[in-house]
Amino acid sequence: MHDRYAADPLIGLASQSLRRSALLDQIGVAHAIIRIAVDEQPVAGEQPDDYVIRLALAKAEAGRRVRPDLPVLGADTAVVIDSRILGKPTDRADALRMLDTLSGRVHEVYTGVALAGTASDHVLSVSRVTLDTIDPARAEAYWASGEPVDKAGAYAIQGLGAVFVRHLAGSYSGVMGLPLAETAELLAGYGIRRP
Ligand SMILES: Cc1cn([C@H]2C[C@H](O)[C@@H](COP(=O)(O)OP(=O)(O)OP(=O)(O)O)O2)c(=O)[nH]c1=O
Repeated sequence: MHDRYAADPLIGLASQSLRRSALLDQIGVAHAIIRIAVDEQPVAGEQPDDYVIRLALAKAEAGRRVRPDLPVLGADTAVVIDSRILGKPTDRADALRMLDTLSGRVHEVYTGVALAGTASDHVLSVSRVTLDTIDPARAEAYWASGEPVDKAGAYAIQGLGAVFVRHLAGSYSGVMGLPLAETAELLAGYGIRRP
């Protein structure tokens, strides 16, 4: 449970990601954190928009089963390049491969957000990010910082990884894992309004 809001949450957040909780805090949405586990393997041939929305819905619906008294939010973020979906790296070699693939190029970050309540609804955010060239020594040093390990595409725009980001077109919060304008829109559909 989220300590500050445990007494009177407006929604549940089906996520282990403290970033998503902090982003919801940022827009003043009191929430209870719900721990759930969902298999994040893409289905063969699955398109990135279908993938992130399927997982966001699966997380929200799993959370709703735990807290049927609350509308429950779930989200999923994936990096997409050359029509390939990059999730979180499985190990060092995987992270270095991802950084090498993204180096000096434009990629897309897809985040799906779902709300499961009496009915389910979802939104999608797609952003384009241009990264500088990341040579192998920098990629190694970045891996050693520990930051890439739990990030889709093995980098964090909000962290040390910012030094690689040359351009962003889209939603900064969406790249971080929870697009706030789209999330506010989703919540407004449930009568939860923020400025
Ligand atoms: C590209 C990028 C991703 N990320 C993060 C957002 C997501 O938390 C993570 C992708 O993994 P997800 O599977 O979307 O989420 P998660 O496993 O962290 O949390 P949950 O329990 O909700 O499933 O990568 C950043 O924080 N910064 C970035 O710049």
